[in-house]
Amino acid sequence: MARPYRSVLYIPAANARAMEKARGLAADAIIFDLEDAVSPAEKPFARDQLAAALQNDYGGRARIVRINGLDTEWGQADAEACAALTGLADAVLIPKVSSPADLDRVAAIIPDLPLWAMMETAQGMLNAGAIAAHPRLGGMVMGTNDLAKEINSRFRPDRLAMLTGLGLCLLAAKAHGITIIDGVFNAFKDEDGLRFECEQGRDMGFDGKTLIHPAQLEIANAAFAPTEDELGLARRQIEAFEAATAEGKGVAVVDGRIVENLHVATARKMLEQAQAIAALAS
Ligand SMILES: CC(C)(COP(=O)(O)OP(=O)(O)OC[C@H]1O[C@@H](n2cnc3c(N)ncnc32)[C@H](O)[C@@H]1OP(=O)(O)O)[C@@H](O)C(=O)NCCC(=O)NCCSC(=O)C[C@H](O)C(=O)O
Ligand SMILES: [Mg+2]
Repeated sequence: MARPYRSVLYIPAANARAMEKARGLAADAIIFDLEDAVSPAEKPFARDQLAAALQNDYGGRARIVRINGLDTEWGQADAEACAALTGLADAVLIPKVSSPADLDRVAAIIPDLPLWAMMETAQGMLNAGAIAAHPRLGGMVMGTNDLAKEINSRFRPDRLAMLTGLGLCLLAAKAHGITIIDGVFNAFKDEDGLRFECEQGRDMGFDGKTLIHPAQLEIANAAFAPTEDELGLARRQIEAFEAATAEGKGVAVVDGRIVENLHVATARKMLEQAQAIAALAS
């Protein structure tokens, strides 16, 4: 069963209260952030505090550590600290990945943990296929704030300027069978805006959304989970197709739409996703 990643919550590793609180939050995954959410003065303190926090039980939530880039004064020490986190973290997230060589450099310091890539530079968008093909890569996270800064785009609710980059990274991740998570929605008190972006990302094929505040969890969890109606349809499609196959047919019809073996594969995947979500909640 694939692990769910509907809601992926950033927590500044300098914030002990938030790291403790996250142990009881309904997040599928947590990104413990050493990068942008932590001020330069707090970086070493945050690194030490994170190592202590990860001794705690985070249940089934995936624990992802975002380090500073190796081109910063903190990146090397962050990566070395992560090398000692085998069993305590599930992945290390590298910011501003622009090419596979950026992953190679971190892979040489961290031999065991899966690596994830922040996709947030123009070069990264153009090299998305090669980055996704890296043998150590387990997932991609869209960094839509940095990408907007780099390409000098303006925020629009329909994310017109982001769509090319989102699409390139999405195709790259799917081609290589890795997880891909959509970027954050900054206006954390705007529920309608968040819901719209979650549904847009879900409809594009993203596995979930990165979040910055616990108030965003419920909306993301609902948007990226199959509904009861969708699950009911999936079950009926499987049943109808199996009945059609037993009669020697290759196609069934449900609710006036054809059902072929590829639709059955999608239906089975949806049921598995629902099972994985239920397992995480129990
Ligand atoms: C945005 C915030 C600074 C708001 O914080 P605050 O004013 O403290 O919010 P509240 O008072 O409403 O908080 C209520 C309680 O919830 C806890 N809390 C808040 N945020 C989190 C969190 N992210 N995880 C866990 N718990 C959280 C507070 O501690 C309060 O708890 P309690 O004391 O029990 O009442 C703040 O939400 C925040 O710092 N968010 C994270 C910001 C962040 O991580 N930014 C970096 C990632 S975004 C990014 O870099 C994307 C990418 O790289 C790109 O380029 O796009
Ligand atoms: Mg960023």
